[in-house]
Amino acid sequence: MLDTQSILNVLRPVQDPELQKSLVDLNMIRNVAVDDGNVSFTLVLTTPACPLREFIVDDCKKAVQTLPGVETVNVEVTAETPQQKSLPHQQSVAGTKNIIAVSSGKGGVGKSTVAVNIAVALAQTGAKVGLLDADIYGPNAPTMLGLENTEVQVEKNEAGDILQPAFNYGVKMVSMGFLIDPDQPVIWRGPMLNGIIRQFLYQVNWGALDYLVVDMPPGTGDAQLTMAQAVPMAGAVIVTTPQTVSLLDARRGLKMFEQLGVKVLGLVENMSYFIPPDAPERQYDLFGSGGGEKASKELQVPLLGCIPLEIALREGGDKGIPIVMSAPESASAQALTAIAQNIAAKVSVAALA
Ligand SMILES: Nc1ncnc2c1ncn2[C@@H]1O[C@H](COP(=O)(O)OP(=O)(O)OP(=O)(O)O)[C@@H](O)[C@H]1O
Repeated sequence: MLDTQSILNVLRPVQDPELQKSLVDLNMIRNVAVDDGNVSFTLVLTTPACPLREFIVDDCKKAVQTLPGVETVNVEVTAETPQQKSLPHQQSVAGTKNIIAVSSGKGGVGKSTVAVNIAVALAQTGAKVGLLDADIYGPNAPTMLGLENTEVQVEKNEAGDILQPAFNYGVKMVSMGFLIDPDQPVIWRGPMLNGIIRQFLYQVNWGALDYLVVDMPPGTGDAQLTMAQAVPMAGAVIVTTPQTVSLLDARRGLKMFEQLGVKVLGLVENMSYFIPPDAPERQYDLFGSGGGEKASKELQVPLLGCIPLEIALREGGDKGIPIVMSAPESASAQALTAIAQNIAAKVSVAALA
């Protein structure tokens, strides 16, 4: 007999491939309805950016279709991103479920480019996303997100001054660039960092966010310390390039996060190879190859993906249209989207562990 229970029974062995647990036991199958031979249910994923969405839907359909009498299977897919756990001394950001730090051992490796495109790629999946640009050395996220010269609005309420984030491409953003004088030397900006980071975490009207992506200053300094101590972090992503020096810096960054008790979600290798615009079928390993993969093995952290060096990626940044928006089919956009999905999947696994 075809009823809710028989559907749940046949779905019980189907597992979430990341969590390796039954979808039914994880309460990811809801609203099961049977109308003659027509079966429908809701699949509630742990992130709207689930990279295995199609695969899981397919597994569910196949399982249900083994039951006699089933004619159609209709799966509605939604997502509920789990909330990151926090330690007793930490103060979470109200409404924000997961904070992801994008970091690099040294400047100029493409950290901001990665942070901005990951934020937009996550928003494209329907996730609620914020971007906190904490880079005092080069606060260039506003330019990359098409929000240059934005003036942040300040509102007063009982908690004090509350900043309204800027908004573009589905991403809410605040930046050091909105508050600091770009002509002021970094040595004077540095001491303000701790205070501004706290303000950007707790005195911004972020609203409800699945992911708050933080573009960290490069290196291993006060910003990392402030973040790790103040808020629960879902994890850190370390951006590197294939050169040995950059990989050595990445190693230092990784050790620092580990010492601060922040999970390193993985490495991103940027500028992995060059794709000439006039011969896109070719690839040139300008900085050597396999460095990121080797480092990920040695350091025992996942390699989240490799992004090619592509002129369109830089142009997108300069024009304020991230490549995942302007040319989603390009090799770098595809790599960035896959990296965003990978990160989201790992964050959910960590939150539910
Ligand atoms: N894969 C890539 N292909 C082409 N250009 C890239 C790529 N990655 C980054 N760039 C360009 O390199 C420059 C530096 O990138 P970005 O500002 O993201 O680096 P960063 O590590 O954040 O630097 P900083 O530490 O100064 O903030 C930018 O002009 C960016 O557009």
